[in-house]
Amino acid sequence: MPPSGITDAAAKGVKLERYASGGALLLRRAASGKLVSASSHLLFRATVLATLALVFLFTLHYPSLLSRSFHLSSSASTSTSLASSSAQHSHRSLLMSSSPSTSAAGTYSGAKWEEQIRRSARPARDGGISVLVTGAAGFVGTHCSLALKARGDGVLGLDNFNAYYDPALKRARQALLASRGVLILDADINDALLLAKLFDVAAFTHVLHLAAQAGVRYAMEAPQTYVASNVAGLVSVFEAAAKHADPQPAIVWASSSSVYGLNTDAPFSEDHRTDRPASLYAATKKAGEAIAHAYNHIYGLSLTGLRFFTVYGPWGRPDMAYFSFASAIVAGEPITLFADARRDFTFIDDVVRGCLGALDTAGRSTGSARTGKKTGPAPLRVYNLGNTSPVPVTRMVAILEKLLGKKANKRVVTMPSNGDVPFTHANVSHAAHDFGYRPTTSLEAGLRHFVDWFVDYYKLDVKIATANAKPTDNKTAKKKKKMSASS
Ligand SMILES: O=C(O)[C@H]1O[C@H](OP(=O)(O)OP(=O)(O)OC[C@H]2O[C@@H](n3ccc(=O)[nH]c3=O)[C@H](O)[C@@H]2O)[C@H](O)[C@@H](O)[C@H]1O
Repeated sequence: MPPSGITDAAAKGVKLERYASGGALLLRRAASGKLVSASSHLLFRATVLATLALVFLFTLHYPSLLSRSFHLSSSASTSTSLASSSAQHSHRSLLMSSSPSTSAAGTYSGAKWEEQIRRSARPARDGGISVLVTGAAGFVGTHCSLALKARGDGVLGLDNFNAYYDPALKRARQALLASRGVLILDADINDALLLAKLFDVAAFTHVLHLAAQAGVRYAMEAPQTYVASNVAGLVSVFEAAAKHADPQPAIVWASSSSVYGLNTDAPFSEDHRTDRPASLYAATKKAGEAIAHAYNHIYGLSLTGLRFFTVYGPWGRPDMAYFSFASAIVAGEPITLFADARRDFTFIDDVVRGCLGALDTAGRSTGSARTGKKTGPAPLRVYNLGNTSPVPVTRMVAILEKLLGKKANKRVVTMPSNGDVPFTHANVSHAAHDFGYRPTTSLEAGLRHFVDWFVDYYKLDVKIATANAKPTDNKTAKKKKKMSASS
């Protein structure tokens, strides 16, 4: 029996002959009155030729797509899975958090680049961990990266530097981290090709996954970005860790206090209901917790979700109320307060201690990227990281007024139906028990640290008040300089 290739070639030859003689054949058929049948054959052949021409043109115009899949599938250890990643690329690109049209894997390559990655990720102490921090140029990501590096752990950062809030602030955080030896790559968590490559280059023991679309109310304006970052992006990170890292890292990731939604039992405990989200943001974080369950169950990933409670502090997020209110007070602009809102404001240093405690106690993943199987159950955990003492938002504003020495121009309105919840209040007994989490910073002390940084960073002409000083009124305040960004 001839090899199937020969049979195929013979069949193709016959077909080609038929195509070549097709024109003459059709003419004869037309002459014999079979016009309808001949037309349909002609149409079919024209379609085949047009398709071939289109494929040819596409190949000429998009050689990068072909070369990328060739380049990646030539990588010995990850060839099969990366080839399938490549096939899925066009689907993913629709959901990219910052809509990059190509993978950064092409930009980031070469022996020098790999050495930079390994240097940043390498622990400087015996027993140190190696952590891939996503969202490393974000607020919590920056602080955690600094703390990990300071105690001798290896850190490699990833951030897409999107414009949800001032990217210059993110670049300033990146520069700060660079000065401490932490490299942050400009890349998106939905870039599966790059994630796979990173797990190939460096042996991360842990992932601290903090990249996300934050902000409760903004979800009404840009719903798809929440799905892209908090759902698709989370899956992208879990996929890469499950299928491209050997051994698999343990993952600690940012969930949110907002998952408690319309829960009225207080303080919020991890045992309470979380099936009534009040915002799409909360729903995507809740979805993340369900997704974590599936990846833990199937792939044996060690997964810890941390429910952060309104984290604030130096190098914070300008979109959050304490930050935007401080800016508005300095600028003499009005602020809108939602009546009766209370938050369990949690200072960044306390949250960082919680994140490091969660990393240190994460336990191992039990799956294997090589076999695709797990050897046993892996840890699946979720913790509240709050301050345990809710404070009215009006009180937060009063503290800012005092520190900045200036009265706010307040407008109090009924809380709009925008996904907000009236109050949050954390019970942190699980985190206290499992890794000694004990928040110690009062809102007064924490906001003072924030205002110190805020005034210094933006080079404001503001004399920070001592504890007993009284704020000035708006008329005096208008004489003060407006805020100006330093970067
Ligand atoms: O714990 C979380 O999981 C979330 O915390 C944070 O959400 P929130 O607690 O809503 O913080 P933030 O916007 O600072 O509003 C604070 C307070 O000011 C009130 N608020 C807000 C705006 C305004 O104009 N007026 C007002 O009164 C408002 O009603 C609220 O009571 C993160 O942004 C979010 O990404 C997520 O991490």
